[in-house]
Amino acid sequence: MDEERTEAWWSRRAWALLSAVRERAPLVQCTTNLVSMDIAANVLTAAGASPAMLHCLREIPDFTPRCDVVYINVGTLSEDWLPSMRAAASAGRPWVLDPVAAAASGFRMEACLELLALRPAVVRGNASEILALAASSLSDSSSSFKGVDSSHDSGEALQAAKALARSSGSVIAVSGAVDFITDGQQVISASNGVAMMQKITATGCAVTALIAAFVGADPSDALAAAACALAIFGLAGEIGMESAKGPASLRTHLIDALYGLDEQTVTSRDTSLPWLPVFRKYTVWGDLQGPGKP
Ligand SMILES: Nc1ncnc2c1ncn2[C@@H]1O[C@H](COP(=O)(O)OP(=O)(O)OP(=O)(O)O)[C@@H](O)[C@H]1O
Ligand SMILES: Cc1ncsc1CCO
Ligand SMILES: [Mg+2]
Repeated sequence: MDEERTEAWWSRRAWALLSAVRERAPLVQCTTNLVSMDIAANVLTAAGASPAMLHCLREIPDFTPRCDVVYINVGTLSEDWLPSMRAAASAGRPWVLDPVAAAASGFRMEACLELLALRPAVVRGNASEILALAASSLSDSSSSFKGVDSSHDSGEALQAAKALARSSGSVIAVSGAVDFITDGQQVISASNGVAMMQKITATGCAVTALIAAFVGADPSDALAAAACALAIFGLAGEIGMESAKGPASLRTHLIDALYGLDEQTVTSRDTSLPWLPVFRKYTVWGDLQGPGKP
């Protein structure tokens, strides 16, 4: 690594990537679930990206090659949509996968594994989703399932995430109270956000859309794009929570906070909260002995 990646480096990188999204307004094709379409489109627009929700197979050959990045989310998978997802993931654009409730059914898990083989730049899921995907992908049958919400802490999925990153070649991001992002070697953690974000449906889907926008603005470093998008989204949640009364108003205030983020807030909020840095970085060489919980 050419330069030491301190917390301050990561904060500046997050600001640079958010600024790049605002300047370049990447066109993000979203083939996402019916629940998340509205929040994902609003989060993308507030961040400065240009979302387009699309799932008709006949439109993919014309539209997808013109996009900067593709976002695929299997939350309301259907037999009709899977061919569109396959085609969009194979269109030669960088793309990002959200494996919502991967273990819901054999059909959904098979679809996730098939999509994973098409090399997404980033896969973002909650701990239960990443554990299930890693277990199926690496032929380990020890998975449990409880719907779209996680029944595990993100730290429990860290080793699975690293193994999955290594076997798939994708960056794997596990969201939760602490978000972990890994390429199988390095592990970045971001500890932003508030617990109330789990009480708004599809915040996970929305942050995966934001990861796609960051990848679209700068496809050269998917690890940084994923880590910075998660940190920025969490920061918007923290600021939004200062004026929210519950999940419904947090949804509104988070989107407002994302829209209004400035350089000072992104680059120095961590120094005003030294016990809760925006980023913590671990570098793991060679083996799968990762850090414990931070
Ligand atoms: N306990 C928590 N404290 C702080 N932030 C959290 C917490 N839990 C989740 N988050 C944040 O909320 C966002 C959504 O993550 P989560 O893990 O809830 O996704 P998800 O389960 O896939 O959500 P969904 O399926 O509803 O879209 C992420 O930005 C994550 O960092
Ligand atoms: C509730 C729900 N069901 C399918 S997708 C989704 C949104 C959260 O993942
Ligand atoms: Mg989810």
